[in-house]
Amino acid sequence: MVEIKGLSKTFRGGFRALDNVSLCFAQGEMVALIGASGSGKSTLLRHISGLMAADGGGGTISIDGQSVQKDGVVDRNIRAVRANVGFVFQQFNLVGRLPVLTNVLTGGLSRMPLWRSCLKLFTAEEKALGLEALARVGISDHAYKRASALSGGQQQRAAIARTIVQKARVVLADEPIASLDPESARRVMQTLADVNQLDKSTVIVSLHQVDVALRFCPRTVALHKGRVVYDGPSNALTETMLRELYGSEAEDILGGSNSSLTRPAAPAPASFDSIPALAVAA
Ligand SMILES: Nc1ncnc2c1ncn2[C@@H]1O[C@H](COP(=O)(O)OP(=O)(O)OP(=O)(O)O)[C@@H](O)[C@H]1O
Repeated sequence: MVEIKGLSKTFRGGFRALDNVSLCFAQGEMVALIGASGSGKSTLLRHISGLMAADGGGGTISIDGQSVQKDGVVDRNIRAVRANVGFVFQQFNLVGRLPVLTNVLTGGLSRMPLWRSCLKLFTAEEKALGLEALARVGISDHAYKRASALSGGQQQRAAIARTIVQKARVVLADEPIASLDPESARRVMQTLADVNQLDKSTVIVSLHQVDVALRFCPRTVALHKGRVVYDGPSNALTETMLRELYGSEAEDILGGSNSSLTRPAAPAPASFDSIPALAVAA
C-alpha cells in the first residue's frame, strides 16, 4: 500500500507545486494521475519515489509501511524501499549502448550481492528470467540489440520488463506514452495493465490522454494546482468536469465532439471531491 499524508512541496521562489496531498493506493490498484500541464503529476511521482523531499510540516509517504519520507526528509533506508519500486519515465531511462537484456537485468541489481552488481555478472537463471520478462512484453526478439536501436514503444516495454525482473510491488510511470504513436501507446498501456493484473503490482501512471486513463485505469486521481480535486472511478468523470480541470488545454486533451468522453455522466459516488470543487479550491 502507498500512503501519502499531508504532503506539500514549495519550490524555491515560493511556488507551491503540491498542496496538502493525501492519497492511499491499495496493493494491486491501477490508477491514472491526470491534470493540466504543471498541475504537479511528475512532482508527486518524484516524491513517492523519494527522489524529491517535500516541505517540512508533517507530510509523510510510506510504501508497505516502510517510510519513504517524513517531515521533509527522505528516509535513510530509501534504497531498500526503492528495491520494490519500478520506474517507467517518458524519457526512456535505458542505457542506450547496452543490450536490451542487460538493461532489463539491471532491475534485479538491488537484490544482488554488491560485487556481482558492480560487474554486471548475471547467472543463467537471471538471464532466463530476463528473457521471460522480455517475452511477456513481446520484445524477446530484441534481447541482444542495443537499447538505442529499439523504437520508443519498444524501449518503454523494455523498461516495463525491467520492473518485472525487479519484482516491483509498485510501478510509477510518468507519462510513459507521451511521445508514442497511438498503437505503440496502446501496447505500452496494455503491458502495464498486464503487470498490474498478473503480478498484482500497484501501477500509478501519469497521463495526458484522458481516453487512455478511462480505458486502462479503474481509478483516476486529478490534480489541479497541486491539489487533489478528484479521486474516484475513472468512468464517473464527465466531460464537464474534465473541461473545468483542463481549462484552456481542454480542446487539445479532449478533442472535439467525437471524443469518447461526450457521454452522459455516471452517478458520482459520495466520496468524490468532484471537479466543481475547483471553484472553491482554486
Ligand atoms: N525543480 C523545480 N523547480 C521549480 N519549479 C518546479 C520544479 N519542478 C517542477 N516545478 C514546477 O512545479 C509545477 C508542477 O510541475 P510538474 O512537472 O509536477 O507538473 P506536471 O503536472 O507533471 O506537468 P506536465 O504534464 O507538463 O509534465 C510546475 O509549475 C513546474 O514548473
